[in-house]
Amino acid sequence: MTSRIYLASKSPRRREILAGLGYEICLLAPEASPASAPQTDEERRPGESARSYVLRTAREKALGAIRMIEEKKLEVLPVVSADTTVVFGETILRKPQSVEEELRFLELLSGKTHVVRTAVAVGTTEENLETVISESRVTFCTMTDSMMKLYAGTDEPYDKAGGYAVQGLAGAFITHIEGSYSGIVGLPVFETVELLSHFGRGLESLTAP
Ligand SMILES: Cc1cn([C@H]2C[C@H](O)[C@@H](COP(=O)(O)OP(=O)(O)OP(=O)(O)O)O2)c(=O)[nH]c1=O
Repeated sequence: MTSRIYLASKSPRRREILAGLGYEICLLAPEASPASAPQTDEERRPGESARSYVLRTAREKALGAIRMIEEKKLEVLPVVSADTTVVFGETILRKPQSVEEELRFLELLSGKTHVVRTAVAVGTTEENLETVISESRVTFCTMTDSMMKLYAGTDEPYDKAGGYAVQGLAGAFITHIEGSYSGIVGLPVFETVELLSHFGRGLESLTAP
C-alpha cells in the first residue's frame, strides 16, 4: 500500500495539508524546484460561470502535470491539483495586485458573507481525471478603515485568492464559517481524500504500517 502522489501546485498550503495527512509527495520535475508544474492559463472565458471556471482551472492544472508525466515518462502516480476562488455573486476576487486593490477587496468583504470555492482534480490520465467542488460561506466583521489599512500593509493578502488568509491574521476578522476550513485554505481534506481513495490512496494507504 503506497501513499505516493504528485502535487501539481506551487501553493505551500496545499503541500502542508497533504504532507500533514501522511501523503508522500513525489517531485514532478526533479531538476527544477520541488513545486514546479506547468503554468495554467487562469483567464476566465466570456460567459463562463464562476463554478465552471474553478472546475476547469483545477482540471487544467492537473492535465498540465499529466502531460508532463507522459512526455518525461515519469512513474505514473495520481496527480492532485486544486484551484480556490473567492466569489461575490459571479464576481471572482483574484489575488490583489496592489495595496489599493486589496483595500477595495476588504471594503467589499467587510460586514458581509461571501463564497469560497475550491475545486480539486485527481487523476492519472486525461480520461481518468475526477473533480469535486467544496463550497464554503465566510462572514467578515465590519472592518474599520484602520483595520483595513493595517491588514493591507502586511504581506499576507498578496498571494491569496480574495486577498486574505483565514489561517493568518484575517482569522481575526472572520465571525462565521459554514463549510470546509481546509477548503478555504486551499485543499478540502474530506473531498480530497475521498477522490484519492478512487486511486488507491484512501485512508488505508495513510495508516498502513
Ligand atoms: C481564501 C484563502 C485563499 N488562500 C490561498 C489558497 C491558494 O494557495 C490561493 C489561491 O490561489 P490558487 O490559484 O488556487 O493557487 P496558487 O496560485 O496559490 O497555487 P497553484 O495554482 O500552484 O496550486 O489562495 C489561503 O491560503 N487562505 C485563504 O483564506
